[in-house]
Amino acid sequence: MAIHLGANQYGKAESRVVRIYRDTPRHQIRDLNVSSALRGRFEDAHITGDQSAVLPTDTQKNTAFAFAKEKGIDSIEEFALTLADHFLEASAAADGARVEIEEYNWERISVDGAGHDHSFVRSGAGIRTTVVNVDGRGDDRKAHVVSGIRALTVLKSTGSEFHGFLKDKYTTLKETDDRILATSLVARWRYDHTDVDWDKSYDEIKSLLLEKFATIHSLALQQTLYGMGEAVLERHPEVAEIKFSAPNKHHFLVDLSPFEVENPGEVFIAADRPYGLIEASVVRDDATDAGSAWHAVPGFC
Ligand SMILES: O=c1[nH]c(=O)c2[nH]c(=O)[nH]c2[nH]1
Repeated sequence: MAIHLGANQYGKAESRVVRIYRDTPRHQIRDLNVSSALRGRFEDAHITGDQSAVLPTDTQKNTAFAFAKEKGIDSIEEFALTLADHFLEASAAADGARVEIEEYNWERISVDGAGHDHSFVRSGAGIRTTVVNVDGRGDDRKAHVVSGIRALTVLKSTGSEFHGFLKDKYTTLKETDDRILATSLVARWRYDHTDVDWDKSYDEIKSLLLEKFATIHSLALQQTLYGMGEAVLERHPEVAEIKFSAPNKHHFLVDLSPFEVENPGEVFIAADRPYGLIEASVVRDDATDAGSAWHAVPGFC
């Protein structure tokens, strides 16, 4: 029986790195969740048990915390690229490194109309994400950045229709020209290169996604997502492609007729499951090769 080691990677998942900048009384906070993974020539670690090529996951975790102080945290993309390059320098057996970061938002607590110096409240719609993959070193180095946002929960109370769909003997869904459309959006976009003003690009893409969700008259969640993706590619040349995963958070009109109460689109039950799950990519025809950019799903390699 012939057996071999298949794809593998290893690293430290979910180091919660909180960096306070306290050079002045007005503190700043960056709150990250950092995961790193190395891939490469790690056969011995698995097959013979020889760990001489293995930079421990504990060291990877320590590096994330040490770099938060030594290098500081500018954007999560910059921080992830710095960590990935470092791990490839530190580990000769590694051919590639993946660093995934989520950032949680804090805003200053308002006291007497002014933001407090050192007290914060968790805030913000959506969680900013990035997944950086670096393959190789020196002249052979290729860096891929896939950034995004998740848990961007949005709802429009009208301006959404769903009709004209295929019907068979199991179809009971009624056609509608006025429904609630709601989702908790995950969007990830792949940058074409790394010469990017990361914060500006993120802020603008997030605003654009929200604006388009609001203003596109929806004939289906699919059409809304395509319109959102199209707008991002039209306005952001630095983005090669964008992918969405959008649970259709169904809101069903409650039948109040047993109580002789009319319900003209006013009272809904928010169902949590099952939900439609709509996934789509919007891609430039001449997009650069994705390489290992989407080598990004935690738990699978
Ligand atoms: O926007 C939608 N897309 C679908 O594919 C679908 N299917 C469904 O039952 N409701 C909806 N809504």
